[in-house]
Amino acid sequence: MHSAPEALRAIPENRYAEQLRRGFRFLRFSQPLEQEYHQYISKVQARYQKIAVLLGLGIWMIFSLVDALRLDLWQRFPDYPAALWGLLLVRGSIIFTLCLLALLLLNGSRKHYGPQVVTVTLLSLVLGTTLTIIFYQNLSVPISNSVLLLMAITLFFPLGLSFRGNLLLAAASLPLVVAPGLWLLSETQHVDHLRLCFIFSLALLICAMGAYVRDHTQREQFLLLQLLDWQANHDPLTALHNRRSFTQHLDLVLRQGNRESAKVALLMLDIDHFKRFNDHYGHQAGDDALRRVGRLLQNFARRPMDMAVRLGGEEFALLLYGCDAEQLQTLGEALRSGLATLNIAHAASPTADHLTVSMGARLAMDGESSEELYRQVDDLLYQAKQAGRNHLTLG
Ligand SMILES: Nc1nc2c(ncn2[C@@H]2O[C@H](COP(=O)(O)OP(=O)(O)OP(=O)(O)O)[C@@H](O)[C@H]2O)c(=O)[nH]1
Repeated sequence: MHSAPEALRAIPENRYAEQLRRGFRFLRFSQPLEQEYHQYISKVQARYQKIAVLLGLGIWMIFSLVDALRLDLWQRFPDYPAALWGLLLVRGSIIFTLCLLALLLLNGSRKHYGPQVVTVTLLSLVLGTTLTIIFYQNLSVPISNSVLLLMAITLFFPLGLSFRGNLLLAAASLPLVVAPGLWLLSETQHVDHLRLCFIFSLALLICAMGAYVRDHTQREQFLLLQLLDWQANHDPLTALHNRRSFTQHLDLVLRQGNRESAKVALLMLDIDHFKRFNDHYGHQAGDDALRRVGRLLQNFARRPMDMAVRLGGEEFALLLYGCDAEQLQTLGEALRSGLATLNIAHAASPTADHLTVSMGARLAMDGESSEELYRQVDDLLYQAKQAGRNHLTLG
């Protein structure tokens, strides 16, 4: 059984494998992989954002109700001390803010404000929780400070922010905890408050370490998933798409071509006398030749809907979108001369002194099925072989 690095070495030029090999201890991939990861992770985590904001609102409302019962609000109305008015103002403003944020998030038709809403929600909750603790202390009603530690954990929840975003959020939350206490509490209470701030900072540090490990694991999982997907759809020797990927793509391209009245061309090619090449130069040289032919083919599949494929063995295909008959013929010739330029010696070939290919190619008819097109082009390829090899037969 292979070790992980050994298994990675066996995978050809691939940005996911490359990133896994290089590592990412600063939690950053090279571009455009970093952007791809952000799209993936925000899609995964976006669904939790609405739940999180609604949950925050719900919990805050429950605590507000507990206040009303604990502090006997109905009986004492309206003779409230200043600290109680302050507490009510905080409870009310946070409920109002969270309702606005929830509406912004639930209104899915506009721009996606998820990360911004999560940031403002969490900062409001940190400030609200700190002020609540302070007002309770000024009212001389006991309250557990540990709710602030719960906030430290919540700041690092996976809610669509990057690890750096979480760190910035934690840094921004610190002054929101320290400043109100120094401003609103008496000097005798400052020491206790600073002790609470210190424990809050430690909790943030521990949570940040946990979040780093989580983000690292999540990134690794992303790379492995993409790698798995890549391997399921590509040929490991040439890094071209494989037959499975081709079959799916051919159907899609034909449907798209019909819808947009665009021509679709399929070209299939088979290396001539490849068995003799292997027998003469060895299997390793055969593999190298297949790779070089693969790279050449890939150069001809430039547009997003085009595809270069290794169908299996020494058989390849090119699928081209928006390509007319004249372009197809030019492309076949360009492929043949490209191969001649590569000049891969084939001393055992009765056809030429270098490696050559036989090709069959044709444009898809309107409404033609992928199976029919494939069968027709395969026949053309057979005809090219019969015509003496190193030949292009157009249908
Ligand atoms: N090196 C190498 N050889 C391969 C690979 N896959 C298939 N082959 C070889 O490709 C050769 C194909 O042989 P044939 O199907 O007889 O075709 P051919 O010798 O090219 O003859 P024509 O197509 O009729 O010109 C076989 O010898 C296979 O072993 C591969 O991944 N690497």
